[in-house]
Amino acid sequence: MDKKTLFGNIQRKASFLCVGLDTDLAKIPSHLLKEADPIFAFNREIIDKTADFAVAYKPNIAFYEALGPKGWESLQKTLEYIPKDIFTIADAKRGDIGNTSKLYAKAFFEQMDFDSITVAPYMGKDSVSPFLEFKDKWVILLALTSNEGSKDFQVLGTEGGKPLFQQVLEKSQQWGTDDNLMYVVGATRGEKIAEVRKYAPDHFFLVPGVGAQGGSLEEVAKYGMNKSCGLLVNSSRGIIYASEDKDFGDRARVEAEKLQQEMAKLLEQYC
Ligand SMILES: O=C(O)c1cc(=O)[nH]c(=O)n1[C@@H]1O[C@H](COP(=O)(O)O)[C@@H](O)[C@H]1O
Repeated sequence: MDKKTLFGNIQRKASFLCVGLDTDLAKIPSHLLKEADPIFAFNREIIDKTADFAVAYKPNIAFYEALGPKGWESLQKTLEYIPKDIFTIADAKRGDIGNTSKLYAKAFFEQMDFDSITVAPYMGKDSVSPFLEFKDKWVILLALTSNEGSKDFQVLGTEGGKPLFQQVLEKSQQWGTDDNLMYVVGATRGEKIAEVRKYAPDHFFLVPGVGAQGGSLEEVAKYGMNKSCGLLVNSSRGIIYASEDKDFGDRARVEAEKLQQEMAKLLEQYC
């Protein structure tokens, strides 16, 4: 999916919501456990109930990998079930020496047909570039993440005093364009999002951290939105575990619609 199509979808749905499919056997309603594939049964219901309000889905690969071959099967079925006009993110946080990254890219872009993958930048250009060689596919590079540990390295000064996340943003723009490269910027970073936006004015940001991690959607839009929206805001637990009972699909829909309504207003205000 290209950037123009993604922005078109955002305008059509008045939403920049990404629903995170962090599907955990220990958390899904117990009545689903008797299904042949409980993870897929859960995801199917979540997708059915939230697709009107979502422009992206982000399965976090760890939740599927942890279940072995069955988990990969659930992931594949989930990916195939997601409506084709909705952007898909493999949240795999991969990245290795060039020839290995190439195989990670093949796994997520050819074996599975994800639109994008999250990649860790730590190993540099040859670890990121193989993902960028796939036509119509996106790399979503970790820049300034939402977690506490983001302070350990990402904000430290490098040569010339630039914080590491700034180096990541500036350097990586020599490898990809705003039509195949996005950045992860945590919603919990508040005003810092404005600083990140300064270094990457045209790129899309994947912004996790609203909902369960407490980030503010209003602040994200205020500091991060650009003329093509430029934001995919993810919520996982806040939507998919709004209820741990039989009404989980309906409750997920309510939470997704709430976010979409807020997003519609923010799009009018800032985009
Ligand atoms: O790359 C990510 O998606 C990610 C980056 C980041 O900085 N923080 C972060 O929480 N995430 C992911 O975003 C999701 C957040 O989930 P909730 O906190 O439940 O909404 C999880 O799948 C995390 O792995």
